[in-house]
Amino acid sequence: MATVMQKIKDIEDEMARTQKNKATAHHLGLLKAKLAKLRRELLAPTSKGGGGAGEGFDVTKSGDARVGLVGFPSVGKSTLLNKLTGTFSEVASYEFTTLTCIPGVIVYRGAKIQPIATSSGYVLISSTLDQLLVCSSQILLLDLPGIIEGAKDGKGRGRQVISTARTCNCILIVLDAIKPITHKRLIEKELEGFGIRLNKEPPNLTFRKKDKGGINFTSTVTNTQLDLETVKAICSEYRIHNADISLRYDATADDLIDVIEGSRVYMPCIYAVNKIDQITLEELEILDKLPHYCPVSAHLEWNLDGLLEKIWEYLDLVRIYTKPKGLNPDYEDPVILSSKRRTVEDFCNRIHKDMVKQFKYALVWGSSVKHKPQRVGKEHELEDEDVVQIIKKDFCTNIQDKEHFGLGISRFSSTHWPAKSKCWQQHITTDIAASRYSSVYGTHGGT
Ligand SMILES: Nc1nc2c(ncn2[C@@H]2O[C@H](COP(=O)(O)OP(=O)(O)OP(=O)(O)O)[C@@H](O)[C@H]2O)c(=O)[nH]1
Ligand SMILES: [K+]
Ligand SMILES: [Mg+2]
Repeated sequence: MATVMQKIKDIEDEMARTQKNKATAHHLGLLKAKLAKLRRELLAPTSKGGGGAGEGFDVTKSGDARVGLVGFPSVGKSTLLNKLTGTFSEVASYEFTTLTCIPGVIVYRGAKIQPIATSSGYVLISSTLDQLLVCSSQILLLDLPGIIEGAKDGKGRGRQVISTARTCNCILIVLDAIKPITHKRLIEKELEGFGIRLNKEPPNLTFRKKDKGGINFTSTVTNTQLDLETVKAICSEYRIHNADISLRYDATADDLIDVIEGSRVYMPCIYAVNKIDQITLEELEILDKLPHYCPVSAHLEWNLDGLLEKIWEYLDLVRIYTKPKGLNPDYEDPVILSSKRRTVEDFCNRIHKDMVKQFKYALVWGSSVKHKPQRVGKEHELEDEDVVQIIKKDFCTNIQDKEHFGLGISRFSSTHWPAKSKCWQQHITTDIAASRYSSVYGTHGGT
């Protein structure tokens, strides 16, 4: 019996042989659905053919966000980790130097760093990174082993690498400026094969299964990619014979399969083109214009500031400042939320999982509200740089607790955190939320 991998290869070959036109569209759609199903089988932990789970590396969950370095061997991933975080990961000229996941912490203030113009139009970072130490967003950068083509199908440690990448908030695809541009597409294919969608919004289409009535396919726009026959072919592959499908944009067969399959992750991605010290200025100018590209030289520390800024921009994080009653907001140490999950409830959960149970209301200052301050509930969506004070339900008997809870949150003091000058050199071993909680409740005997 053919193995799953052989079946995948056969389908890929057949797709390559098949001419793309109107007459073959539904057949190609069917093949794509078959392929998606086989890949899922291969990657599922329970599958027989998969030979083990798509388990990632065991990495600490700490940090405000995590960014994964993915690329072919020897493109300079470890050099980048070393320069951006000060964490040591071995660098060498031979391939597969890195064999496991090495995390390092970028401490970023999230404010714009003034770029220093140089003759080539690029930015030179200071050799000490001291200028970044006034900040407090903790971004976990993950150095990963190099992947090779076929990783998604189980070659090398690739599956572990891609599984870990799936848990990230942003991916840095590291490319070597002097290697063929085709490498970019190969890495993308590996990630896509594992259900990771780069710089893409989830498909804006509705898919609703029903009990009878056949396949009903409607579209509010003229669509060039999908016709009823193709939609039916794809659905039949999933044994779906009754469903309403409506498109609000020119969706592809792959988009429809993504919606039916589910479990896709949509992630921002930056292409860090490394080793630009090896190319000409003309080549550099071309690279610099490409969307989502960030040319750097990790070795010579060129444009690392630019890369950090882009990472911050792509992570799309919001900073929320806490304000203890009667005191000024703590601007040094914001709570960092994803712009996709930024309600007052998300804010509470960042501090402690039980905080929301004691939540009465919040006072908010900033661009998300009209009045200063404004009383809001836990569904309220916060904006970048809002100031929040949480008021808890009045249930405490201990007067000290009562005062403490009533006063809103005080943030952890420097005694709970390593000196800022050390921050960026350390792996985070403590969970940030836990350390915040212990400082909020710890001395008052909270549970
Ligand atoms: N010229 C140049 N060489 C670089 C640059 N960055 C890294 N290198 C060199 O590229 C080689 C590979 O660097 P690594 O950081 O080990 O690459 P890697 O991607 O981590 O490699 P693996 O762990 O084996 O996958 C080393 O010899 C580095 O010195 C750069 O910006 N310019
Ligand atoms: K290497
Ligand atoms: Mg390495």
